[in-house]
Amino acid sequence: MRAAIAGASGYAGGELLRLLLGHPEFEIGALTAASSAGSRLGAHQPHLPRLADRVIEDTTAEALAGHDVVFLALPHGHSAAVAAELGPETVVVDCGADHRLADPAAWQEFYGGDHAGTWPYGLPELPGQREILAGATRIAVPGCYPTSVLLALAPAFAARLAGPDVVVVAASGTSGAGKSPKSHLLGSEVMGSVGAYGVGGVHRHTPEMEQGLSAVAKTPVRVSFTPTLAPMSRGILATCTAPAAPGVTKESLRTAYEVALKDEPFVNLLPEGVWPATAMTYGANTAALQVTLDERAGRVIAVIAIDNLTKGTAGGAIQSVNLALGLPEELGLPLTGVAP
Ligand SMILES: NC(=O)C1=CN([C@@H]2O[C@H](COP(=O)(O)OP(=O)(O)OC[C@H]3O[C@@H](n4cnc5c(N)ncnc54)[C@H](OP(=O)(O)O)[C@@H]3O)[C@@H](O)[C@H]2O)C=CC1
Ligand SMILES: CC(=O)N[C@@H](CCC(=O)OP(=O)(O)O)C(=O)O
Repeated sequence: MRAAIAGASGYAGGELLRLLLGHPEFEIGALTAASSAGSRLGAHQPHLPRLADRVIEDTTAEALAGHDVVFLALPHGHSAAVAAELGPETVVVDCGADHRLADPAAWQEFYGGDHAGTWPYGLPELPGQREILAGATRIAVPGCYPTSVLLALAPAFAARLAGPDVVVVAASGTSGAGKSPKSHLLGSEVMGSVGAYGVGGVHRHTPEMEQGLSAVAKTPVRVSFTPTLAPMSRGILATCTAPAAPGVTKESLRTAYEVALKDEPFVNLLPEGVWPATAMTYGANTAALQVTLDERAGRVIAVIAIDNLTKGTAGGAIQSVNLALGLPEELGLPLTGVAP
């Protein structure tokens, strides 16, 4: 299979290429971007020496034509026009937000502009989603924060152990914001400090979390989400809480998660008493998850760590593509992290 990567000079593009180089079914075709077109990949992704001499092209339909799979790792709003020029025989994977939301009003409120449409959502661990992704030719890769929150709370909502008022506080590494220069990402702003941003129900991942959790719960779920920026390059640690349903105990909660996750290759329910840390998932397509009941507050507490660029973007994208193409879901994806 030949795969093209649009946005090859960016963080998501670089992680897609790192993983595809280790995938036995893929060869790497066109590499495209915008301002870096005409330069060699080695100038932008020096950690990928096997591709260092490849020349980046402009992102055009001609450059992306003739591939089995096209990964779009472009800024929001740029995917729909490119995808429209690619035929239905090509599997098109949008790592951006353009095709994640089903509700045009939510798109309008949080992103603005015209809604591009809705594609099958690339989170195979959600109930029924593997069947939807099998044979799909268009895939919307979830946002990195929604990936963490949906993985953390879906088992509780599927088992009806949690109520619909969710609170999430999550820390992300700076690569979540992409590679283009931004003053709040300067080393002098980020090093030695953790700060909140997007506070007060305004972060654009909020409706995506509500969409996914409401579908699992089969009732509307509200999410109050506060992101924070942490002085690390990769990783998300999300603490997700929801009211415990009447009668829930620590034991019933643990059992529900064990049952829900026993066959999940990438979601690791940690041994009791071990709490997730981002380092556990560095460079791996895994999630490290722990759950308990706060008996005093009557709330389910799920804490999850992922690598935002791996399970949170590129690894999750390839996992969904494996399913779409009828390949083993785990093919080419790292199941183990790096420690210490
Ligand atoms: N970083 C993360 O953790 C996650 C990112 N995503 C999504 O993945 C997408 C890419 O993000 P990320 O890699 O972080 O961003 P970067 O800023 O690191 O990279 C953006 C890439 O898009 C290219 N590009 C920019 N504008 C255009 C354009 N008009 N036409 C064609 N190419 C263009 C850039 O090329 P050039 O360098 O030549 O300008 C670059 O290759 C975004 O939609 C993001 O939301 C999703 C989940 C997590
Ligand atoms: C640290 C940081 O800035 N993170 C980004 C989210 C990155 C991501 O997954 O989002 P999209 O694919 O939806 O862009 C943010 O909060 O906007």
